[in-house]
Amino acid sequence: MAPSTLTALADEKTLQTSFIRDEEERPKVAYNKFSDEIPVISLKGIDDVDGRRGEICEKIVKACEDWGIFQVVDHGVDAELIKQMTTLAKEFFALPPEEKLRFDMSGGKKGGFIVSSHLQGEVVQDWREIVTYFSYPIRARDYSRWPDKPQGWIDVTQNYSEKLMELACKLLEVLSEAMGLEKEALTNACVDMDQKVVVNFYPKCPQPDLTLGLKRHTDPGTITLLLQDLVGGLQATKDNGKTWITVQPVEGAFVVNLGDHGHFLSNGRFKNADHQAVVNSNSSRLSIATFQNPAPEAIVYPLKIREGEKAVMAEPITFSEMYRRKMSNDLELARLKKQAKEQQIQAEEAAGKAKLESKPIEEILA
Ligand SMILES: O=C1C[C@@H](c2ccc(O)c(O)c2)Oc2cc(O)cc(O)c21
Ligand SMILES: O=C(O)CCC(=O)C(=O)O
Ligand SMILES: [Fe+2]
Repeated sequence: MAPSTLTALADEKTLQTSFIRDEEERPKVAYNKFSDEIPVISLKGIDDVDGRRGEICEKIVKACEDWGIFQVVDHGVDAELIKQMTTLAKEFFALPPEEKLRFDMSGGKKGGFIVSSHLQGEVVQDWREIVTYFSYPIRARDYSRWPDKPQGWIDVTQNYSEKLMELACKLLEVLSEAMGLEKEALTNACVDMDQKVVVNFYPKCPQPDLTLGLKRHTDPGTITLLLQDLVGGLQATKDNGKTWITVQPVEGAFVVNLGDHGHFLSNGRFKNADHQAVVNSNSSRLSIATFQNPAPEAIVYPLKIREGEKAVMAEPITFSEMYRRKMSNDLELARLKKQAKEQQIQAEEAAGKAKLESKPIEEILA
């Protein structure tokens, strides 16, 4: 069971065992050893069809083929709005536990506050608190699950969601063109675009080398726009976890992660970003992930299969089925890992006992 909030645990000297990860899962690179491998792309001139658009498009394609990640600046989202959003988010996490827990979503509620993970049944806990809103489609908004504190939060969040939806649609147009399709192809494939905002708060951690803020994963949707502060902690791998890099935080930039849906629609040409978040003992960290997903009933299947290529999917399925399979695979994997670990401990204990039993009593007592 995850604790109700992390505030109390952050002041302890050692980490509770429920947060301790297996050695191979622990961070391999420091949270502040930044890499410049992920390109930072200016979107200035993106609407000049005969000008900068082609050049921007080329840079995005390369980044998607390489990592499934790039950063964007000059994106048109007002810096003041970004500041308000991050300031209010920090104020929310600084509220007393009972205020945050008024929006507790641990019973499976759609939106609100939770410690560690949105997934029930995770074996090891993530070192994070989250608050999440389902912001699109607008008709499905349930404002009773949007915190009413700090004051002004709902207005700012609405505005932020709208501006990020506009930016995401712009990026999806470029990605469609990059796939050699009509610019509406990706938004059409989403049927009615869903948007979910997840604000991640990673408190300072007493033993950051033993745990993760958010375990390794790929995002399920089409693209995710991630706003992070300047602390650092977002890490990515492109060799299945052998080596990792820490993404250089850039003030006011959005990190764009391609998700599983985007990966499948491109028939695997564009990577789904394989990433995680690490924590540290010096400062807390905030990131805001805006997940742009297709409608649950949207059909997931490659939009274009190039000559000589095979489809990366066996059959078309709905996005909700794709999401369900992903989550149950993730949980099953974690369960099998836990089982294997328990069996290994039991085998080691049994071997130790057998060794002891085979010794003469004089040797044991010596
Ligand atoms: O919090 C997240 C992060 C991310 C995610 C995906 C899959 C995982 O197994 C995992 O541990 C994290 O994507 C999300 C997608 C959602 O719909 C909600 C989330 O809270 C998240
Ligand atoms: O906090 C971060 O840097 C990563 C967050 C993330 O990957 C997510 O919310 O899906
Ligand atoms: Fe993610």
